[in-house]
Amino acid sequence: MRVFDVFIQEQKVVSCIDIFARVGANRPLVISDLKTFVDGDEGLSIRVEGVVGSPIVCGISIRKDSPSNSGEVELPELMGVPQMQECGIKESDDCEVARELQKLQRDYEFQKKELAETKRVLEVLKRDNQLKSRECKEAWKSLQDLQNELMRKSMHVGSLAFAIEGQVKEKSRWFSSLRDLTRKLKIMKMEHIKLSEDALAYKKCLVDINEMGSTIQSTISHQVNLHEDLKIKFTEGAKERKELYNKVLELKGNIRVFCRCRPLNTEEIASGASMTIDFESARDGELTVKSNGAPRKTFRFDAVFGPQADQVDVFQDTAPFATSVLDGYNVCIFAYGQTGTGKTFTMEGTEEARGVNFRTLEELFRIIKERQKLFRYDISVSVLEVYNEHLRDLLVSGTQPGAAAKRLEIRQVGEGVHHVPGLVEAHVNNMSEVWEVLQTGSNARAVGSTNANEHSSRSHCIHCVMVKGENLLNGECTRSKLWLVDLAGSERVAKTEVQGERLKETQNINRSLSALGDVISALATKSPHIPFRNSKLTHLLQDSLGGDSKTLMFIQISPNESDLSETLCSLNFASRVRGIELGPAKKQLDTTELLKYKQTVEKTKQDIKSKDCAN
Ligand SMILES: Nc1ncnc2c1ncn2[C@@H]1O[C@H](COP(=O)(O)OP(=O)(O)OP(=O)(O)O)[C@@H](O)[C@H]1O
Repeated sequence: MRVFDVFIQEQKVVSCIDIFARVGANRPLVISDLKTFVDGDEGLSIRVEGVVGSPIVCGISIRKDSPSNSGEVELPELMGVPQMQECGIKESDDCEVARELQKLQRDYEFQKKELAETKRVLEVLKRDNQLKSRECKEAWKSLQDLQNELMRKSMHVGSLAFAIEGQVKEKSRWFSSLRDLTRKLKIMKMEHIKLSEDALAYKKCLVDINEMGSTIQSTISHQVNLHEDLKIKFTEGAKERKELYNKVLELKGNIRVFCRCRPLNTEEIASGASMTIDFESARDGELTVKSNGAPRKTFRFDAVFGPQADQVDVFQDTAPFATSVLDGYNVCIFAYGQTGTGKTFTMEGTEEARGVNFRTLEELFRIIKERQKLFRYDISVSVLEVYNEHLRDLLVSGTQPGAAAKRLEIRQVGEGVHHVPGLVEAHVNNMSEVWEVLQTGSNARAVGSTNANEHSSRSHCIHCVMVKGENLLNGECTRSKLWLVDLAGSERVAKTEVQGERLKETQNINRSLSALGDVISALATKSPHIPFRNSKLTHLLQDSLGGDSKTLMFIQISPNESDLSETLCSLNFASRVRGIELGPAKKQLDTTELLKYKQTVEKTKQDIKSKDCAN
């Protein structure tokens, strides 16, 4: 774009000149002193080749080539005319020659004069020439000045042209943006019209929406009132259900006694042991003990579970107590019986056949999940044992059974409120956390003793589940406790014939079991005095025994005839515990009352369900 050739008279006089390299941007380049020959009226042609775009030729100055000399002509020096003698001409010859010579002399004189004249003219001309030369030089100088001026002007014109060109471009850009803007304005105007139409439509819509809003508002307030009504009705219904459910349990008995008889074990079968229990008659809760094949005594229970009954069967009758705990009632579940009759099997069970402890907690969490929209529950668990009338916290690691452990005391902190300061209460949210706590307790019990089985038979193992409930509808709060107690073995002193430390242990066990029997019996007979303070165990459970509280006792027995006296002891204990509450006279009343309440409960359940749906 910036490199080009110049041709004059079709002859390249400038080759590949780089204008930018020479003068830079926007500045004119002067190419001078190019020579050519113009013949006659042939004309002068100047051509630039290789340019791109529209460069400007600011001007062309043409001048005639000046001659190298000033025009003075050098003439040869004139020589003098030769004499006749010198020419070898003889006198004799020649007046002719003399005349010729004279003529030549005259010519010579004449030419000499002419020459002098010419010289003079030449001198004049020379002076004229010098004058003209000077004038010419001055003219040349002013011409050069003019040329420079012209060049400057041209440059100025060039830069002006360049600026104008820029302005023209700018202007065309402006025009095109103006065109764009006009087009956009047109579109915007159209959009504005459309938006105005839309706005109008929306305005109309808004009126409709406002109307709809007020309708919805009134519907909502109506629904809220309805909801509030339903909430009240639901709360009342739930309360009614709770009361009815409790009534049903009360009618069944706040103190209930189940009997569970373990199967004969392999050694007993191998030794051909005979059975002392007649399970045929046990179906209605009556249990007949035979001796040497003949019926000896009959006992009555709320339920009897024979050797065939599995953990699921047993738990079916225990599950309602879980509901009671979440309804805010205290519940105590005990397993009583001599060593090896299955107390731990009933309460703890095995990994394949979980016992009451695990299943009750599982049921608690199931109901909590079921009720989660209406109630919030907070569950914590403590595990402790009573050994030789001392309390030991099994969730505190490193404690030894008995005296070596940190002494725990039972303190009364309010009317009918007892508390064990310092007892660990592990907060649990689900079954896996519960299981971890139960395992920790079991391990601590095993680790703390020299002979785990011996020790576990001689201490009461207690799990306490503390439940804090909050009704999300009316903010009502409940606090209740579920005690799960695997009692120490109920061997008689006479049978074991023990002495020393073991005798003390046995006496302590018997004293506390007897105190428990006394308390439950006093509660069952509604005695004015309940001897809670006679043992650590009853003192500890004081708040959860009697009143609205529910008590369930599993009497564990062995079917082996050789254990007959121990079995009878346990069954007598059961009779004492059952008291008169579920005597034969009451049973008649129970059936009709129960039926009536069962119907009411069913109806209430359906009411609650339909209210739930409505909500
Ligand atoms: N209903 C049952 N079905 C099957 N096995 C049982 C049953 N009850 C007890 N057993 C078995 O009998 C044995 C003794 O049971 P368990 O240890 O529960 O008795 P215990 O009364 O707790 O004894 P201890 O007082 O020594 O703790 C265990 O091996 C247990 O698995």
